[in-house]
Amino acid sequence: MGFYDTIILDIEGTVCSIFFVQNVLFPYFLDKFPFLLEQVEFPLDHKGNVAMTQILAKFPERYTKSKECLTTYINELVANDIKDPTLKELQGIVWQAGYEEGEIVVNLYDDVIEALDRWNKEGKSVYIYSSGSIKAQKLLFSHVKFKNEIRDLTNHVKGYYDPTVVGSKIESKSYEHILNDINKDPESAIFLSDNMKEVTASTQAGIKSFVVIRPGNTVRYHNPSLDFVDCFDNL
Ligand SMILES: CSCCC(=O)C(=O)COP(=O)(O)O
Ligand SMILES: [Mg+2]
Repeated sequence: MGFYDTIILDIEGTVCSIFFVQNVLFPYFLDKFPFLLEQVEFPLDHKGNVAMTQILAKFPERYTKSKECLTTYINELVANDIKDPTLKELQGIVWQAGYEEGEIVVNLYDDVIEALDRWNKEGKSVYIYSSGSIKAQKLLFSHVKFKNEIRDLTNHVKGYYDPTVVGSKIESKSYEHILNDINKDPESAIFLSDNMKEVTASTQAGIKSFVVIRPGNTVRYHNPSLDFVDCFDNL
C-alpha cells in the first residue's frame, strides 16, 4: 500500500461492534424516544416552531398524524436499520442524554484505539463518515471506555461527515465531496468500512479502501476485487 496521511472511517461494524449499536444504542433510543413525542401535539403542525416539532415534521406527513402512527413508523425504521436522516438526527438527541448521564459508554475495538493513537503521533488525519448523525459520531468518540476510564478521543478526529452533508455512502461522488472538502487527493487517503457497497464506491473515487471484518459483520469474502482487513494493526 502506498503512502497515505488521511484515514476515513465508518463506525458501525468498523470501529465498534455492530452489536453495540444494535444491542445498546438502538434499544436505548427505543426506550426513550416516546418521551420526546409526549412533548408535541398531534397531528403534527408541519409549520410549527417548536424545535422537536420541526424535527419530527421531516418525517413523511402520513406518519405524523398521530403519536401512535409515528411511534410505529419510528420503531419500524429502527427494526429494519433504515439509515433515515431524520431518525439519525432524533437518535443523536436521545443518545446525548444517555452519554451525559453515564448510561452509554462505548467499546471501540482495542486495535482502533491503538491505531488512532498511532496515527495521531504520525501526524495522520482521521475523518469519520457514518450514517449516524455528526452529533452522534462526536458523542460516540467522546465517551470511549478504555481500561478503567472514559476517554474523549475527539482530539484524534479531524472532521466528521454524514450523508446529509456529503450524500449517500454508496455513491462515489460522496467520497469526492469529502476529498474536496479536506483538500486531499484520493491517493493520499484510505477508507475503511464493513459495508462492501461503501468500499466499492470509495474505491471508484480512487481511494484505497478496505472491507473490515469484525465479529457479527455480514460481509463475506466473496469479492476478490476488494481488500479485506480484520484489524487496524498493519495499516
Ligand atoms: C454514530 S453512532 C450510531 C451509528 C448509527 O446509527 C449507524 O447507523 C452507523 O452506521 P455506519 O454508517 O457507521 O455503519
Ligand atoms: Mg458500518
